[in-house]
Amino acid sequence: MSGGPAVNGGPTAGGGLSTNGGLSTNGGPGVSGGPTVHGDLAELRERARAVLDPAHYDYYAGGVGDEVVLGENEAAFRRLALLPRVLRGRATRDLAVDLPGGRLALPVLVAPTAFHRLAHPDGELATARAAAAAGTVLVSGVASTVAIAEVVAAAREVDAGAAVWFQLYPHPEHDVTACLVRRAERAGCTALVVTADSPVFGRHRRDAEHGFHDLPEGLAAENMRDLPGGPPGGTRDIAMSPAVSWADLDRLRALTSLPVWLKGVLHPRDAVLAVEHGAAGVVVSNHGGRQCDLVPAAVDALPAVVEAVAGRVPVLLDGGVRGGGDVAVALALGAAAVGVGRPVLWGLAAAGEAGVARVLDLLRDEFDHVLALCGGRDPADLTRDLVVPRGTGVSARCG
Ligand SMILES: Cc1cc2nc3c(=O)[nH]c(=O)nc-3n(C[C@H](O)[C@H](O)[C@H](O)COP(=O)(O)O)c2cc1C
Ligand SMILES: CCCCC(=O)C(=O)O
Repeated sequence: MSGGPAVNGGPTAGGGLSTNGGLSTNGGPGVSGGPTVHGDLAELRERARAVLDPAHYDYYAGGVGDEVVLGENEAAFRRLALLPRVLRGRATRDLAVDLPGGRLALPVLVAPTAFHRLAHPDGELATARAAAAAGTVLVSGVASTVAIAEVVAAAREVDAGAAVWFQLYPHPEHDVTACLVRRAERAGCTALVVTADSPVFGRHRRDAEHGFHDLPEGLAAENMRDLPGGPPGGTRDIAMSPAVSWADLDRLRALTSLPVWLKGVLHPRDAVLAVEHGAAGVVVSNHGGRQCDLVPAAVDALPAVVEAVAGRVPVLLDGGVRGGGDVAVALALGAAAVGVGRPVLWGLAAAGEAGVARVLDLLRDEFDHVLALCGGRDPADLTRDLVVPRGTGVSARCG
């Protein structure tokens, strides 16, 4: 299991005729060093499947229960269409978005996913470098196989201004949470992301079938090392607790001056509570279909949350984003930016840093293309009236 040979020489993204603007997108910096990787997201996924241990591939790919929500996250995007505006664009577009905790050169960030060294020996170091080179945020998980200080250092070697956020689950022992927060601050993280959708860990049939319950020898959740109550030099388990409450969010906020995002919000009332409890923003997410198999697709839950939040804080979305068109739809429905989880893991497994760079490059290029097709100059031009249910052609709010 390693990066393996460069991904095959399929057509480059976009391909085709040199029209004005051609394949270059917003004239932003090229993504990352290393070998050029070709292939689209589906090809990268197949490459990942070929190189990964099947148990690890299924850990990444799988979802909870019957995997209904896993499929729905992507299918829900296919049920939506864009109603473009014409004759109002401009030659080059500005894709950047400012968020509490950092500026994104494109409205796509890397969602927190666990255990990147299962995908590639460079693990989160490779992901951090590629995200920094693309000018976007890596949300680095507490369940990373590289300690957060090293992750941030890798990003900052590429771009001294790179923003890395730290995702955590509030630990039932408060001194453990406090220690994790201090580590993230000392590492130089610019925001925290509290995941709220995991009072218990989702039951994944694929993991049970493979008997995949532990990391292989030599890999560990490095942020969990040397914590209060743990063995010297050893790690503590990542605890998920059904007793976690809004008081834990308050306590965590009192520990830090960093912006704190709340991830895993689906109910509009919880989005309002998040604002009232001082969250800097909310992430509409069903954990990529990995927690509860009865919930709506993430993009279906987005509009009600956006409406409830009413512009008081930014709203992010993750789950099922597989192309620049999905990014555009989510933004038109009110997301400030989107997160991608599995596509980044496929890029990482396929070709390490260059593979992650390829994923982010594809998304940026496609998003820029769709934005141009919608007569957009920047993400703010993607408004709610541009999204219609597929098969109707008419938005309730059109006109
Ligand atoms: C293998 C894997 C591990 C994940 N680990 C975490 C995690 O540790 N913390 C977290 O908040 N979300 C985690 N997520 C959820 C992602 O942050 C994100 O919500 C989801 O992957 C988005 O869906 P997508 O994979 O369809 O893009 C994980 C997702 C996957 C696929
Ligand atoms: C114990 C690490 C949690 C990883 C996670 O959130 C997931 O696999 O979905």
